[in-house]
Amino acid sequence: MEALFSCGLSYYKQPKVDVSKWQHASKYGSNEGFANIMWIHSRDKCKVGHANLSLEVVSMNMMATTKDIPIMVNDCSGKMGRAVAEAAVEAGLQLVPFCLTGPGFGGRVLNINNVEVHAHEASEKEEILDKVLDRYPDVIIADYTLPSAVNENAEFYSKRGVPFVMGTTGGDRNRLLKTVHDSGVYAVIAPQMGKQVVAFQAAMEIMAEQFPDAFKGYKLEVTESHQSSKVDTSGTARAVVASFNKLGLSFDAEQIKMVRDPEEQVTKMGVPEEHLKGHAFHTYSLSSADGLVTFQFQHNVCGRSIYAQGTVDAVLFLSNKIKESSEKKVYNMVDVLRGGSMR
Ligand SMILES: NC(=O)C1=CN([C@@H]2O[C@H](COP(=O)(O)OP(=O)(O)OC[C@H]3O[C@@H](n4cnc5c(N)ncnc54)[C@H](OP(=O)(O)O)[C@@H]3O)[C@@H](O)[C@H]2O)C=CC1
Ligand SMILES: O=C(O)C1=N[C@H](C(=O)O)C[C@H](O)C1
Repeated sequence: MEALFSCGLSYYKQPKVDVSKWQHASKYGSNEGFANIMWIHSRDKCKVGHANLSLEVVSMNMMATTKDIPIMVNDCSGKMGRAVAEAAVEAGLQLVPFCLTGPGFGGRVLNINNVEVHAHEASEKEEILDKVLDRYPDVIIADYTLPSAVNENAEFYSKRGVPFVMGTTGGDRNRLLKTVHDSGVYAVIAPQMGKQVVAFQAAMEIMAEQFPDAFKGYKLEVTESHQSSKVDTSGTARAVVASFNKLGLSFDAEQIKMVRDPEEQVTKMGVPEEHLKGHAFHTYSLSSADGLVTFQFQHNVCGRSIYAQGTVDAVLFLSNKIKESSEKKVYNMVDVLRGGSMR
């Protein structure tokens, strides 16, 4: 059995390393942050200079390098789509030079870190995906479109058997999950890709699971502020509210207060002016019935970098699950975080 190990030192620079027991040893210019990736027997030890490193198996299967993973980003002309496409190129993934875009905007060519991406309208989606699958059979799609497109897009990817990461929020989430489970396609679906916010979400889920009704009788107020172009209520806030419900708080997601007015965002929410076009400020305030005890949880994100990075992590995670032929096929970002896949 061969196993994949990562090692922070290059054996090429360490002539004392005994590689005689290694079945294969190869060096890649890796983009995963590993200095080297080497194939060795699982029982072996890596002796580097004066240090004896017992290496831990990180995967019993062949792990692809990032450049082997083609990613198609729909829609590269959207704010998140562009951020994800740029992060993917920076991480060394192979950006597919086609994307699906909204009505009226087909025919454009977008330059993403020197990759020319041709945008096509949904009416051409079948032919475009034929072309993509022909050239990039291992493609993984990242979807950042609009709540109105979520279900149709997921049904399309599922029908064509293409694995995908669904970062788009809104739409009919139950229908989305049913579509994916019924089709047997691999997918990561999450309204929130930012590692630290995902960790917060996981902490709330754990608290709710271990201490159900701990906040029974408390009052909850939820406020979320986003760029004025955001059409839906925050999917993250909705997910966190579900944990608060299990903690005993009676609160309907429709009660979430959406702030989309730039003036209010600057004066009341403290959003820096330079981030009015890209921010996500969430505040969850809890108070006891008599008002004597209060709690407040807050996560304020400026820009889109943490979501773009998290999406790349999700693509790498999904690629490994596919290579392992994992029985579980549908994941969320808490699974990705738990899997140790977030950089
Ligand atoms: N999971 C996460 O961590 C995050 C999720 N999001 C979510 O991502 C989504 C996109 O956000 P954002 O990038 O800011 O929005 P944008 O409006 O900037 O981008 C959406 C893009 O999708 C295009 N589009 C619309 N319909 C289709 C379709 N059927 N097929 C392909 N493309 C289509 C739009 O085109 P047109 O302009 O022509 O309509 C637009 O270019 C939202 O749901 C948001 O909540 C955002 C940040 C983080
Ligand atoms: O539209 C956004 O910008 C964001 N959408 C996600 C959500 O709806 O929760 C995640 C983050 O808030 C940014």
